Amino acid sequence: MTVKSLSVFDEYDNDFLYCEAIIKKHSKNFHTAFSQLPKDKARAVYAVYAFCRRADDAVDEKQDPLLIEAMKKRLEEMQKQVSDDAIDLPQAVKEEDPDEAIWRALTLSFQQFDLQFQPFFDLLVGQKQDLDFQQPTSEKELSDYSYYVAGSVGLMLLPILSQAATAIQEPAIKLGEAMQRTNILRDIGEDLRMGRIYLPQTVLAQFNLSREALASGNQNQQFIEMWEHEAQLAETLYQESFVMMPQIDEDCREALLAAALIYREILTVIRKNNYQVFAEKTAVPKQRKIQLLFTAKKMLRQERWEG
Ligand SMILES: CC(C)=CCC/C(C)=C/CC/C(C)=C/COP(=O)(O)OP(=O)(O)O
Repeated sequence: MTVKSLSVFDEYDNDFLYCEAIIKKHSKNFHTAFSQLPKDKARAVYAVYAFCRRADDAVDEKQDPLLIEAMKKRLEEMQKQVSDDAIDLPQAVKEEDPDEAIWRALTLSFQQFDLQFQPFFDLLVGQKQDLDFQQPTSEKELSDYSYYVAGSVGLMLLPILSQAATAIQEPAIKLGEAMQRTNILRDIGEDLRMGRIYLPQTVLAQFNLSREALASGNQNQQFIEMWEHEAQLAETLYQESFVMMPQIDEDCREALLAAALIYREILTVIRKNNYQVFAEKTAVPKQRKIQLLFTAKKMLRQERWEG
């Protein structure tokens, strides 16, 4: 009989399940991909996702700067606790805020995987910037913003996915930026309804698109050209990020590559739907996500990243 050794995380299984339910509800894309990781690595990714989701909710749903401040304070306390090595995880009690589960799962993940605090603080800076929304003037401004809200997530996750995390920070940031740019190109309509345009002013001007033209929700030739220009920038970033693959731990490569392929596929689906980004949110069909898990496996077998 083989006895399966218990991990430190097993004792807090319910907390990680709470985080998993959050990623499952909000991002089928990332859950499909990261659930392929070895169990504890997947659990740590879920904890990081749940933290990011709450920061995002504080801005998008609640529009409350105090919530971001409270998260910052909580992180500072955790930083002290983790560096003192004096972890005293509060036990579950009936009346507690269910989100306490996120903080417990995150604290354990910090310890177990040597996560870095800076990118977590950076994400809060990015979310705060979003509360005081300004359309980026240039591509540079959009890239900078993308670092804070998504490149930072790449840096958060790297220590879970790689023993060589410090050597591959640049491509990890690029993958985050590629995903953020994809997200922006998918959500143009939804963002407009909230009065937001994330596409840089210089890019709209370059393609002769006024804010009003965009708001009219018409996918005319200028719009398609602008969208393609931006999509190709994102696709180049995906491609450039793949150089990190050999330095991702072997047992994480498939999940990470699948995450990139699935998220990049959003762009392909939008093209197939005639650039319909105004009326509804484009989703990659479940069956296609499963196919992409196989594509990732195949690419890795052939050590081919250009797919
Ligand atoms: C090295 C590495 C791991 C890099 C990648 C980092 C990463 C996962 C960045 C997140 C980027 C992003 C736009 C998320 C949207 O999440 P969402 O919750 O809106 O997802 P959805 O679009 O699927 O709903």
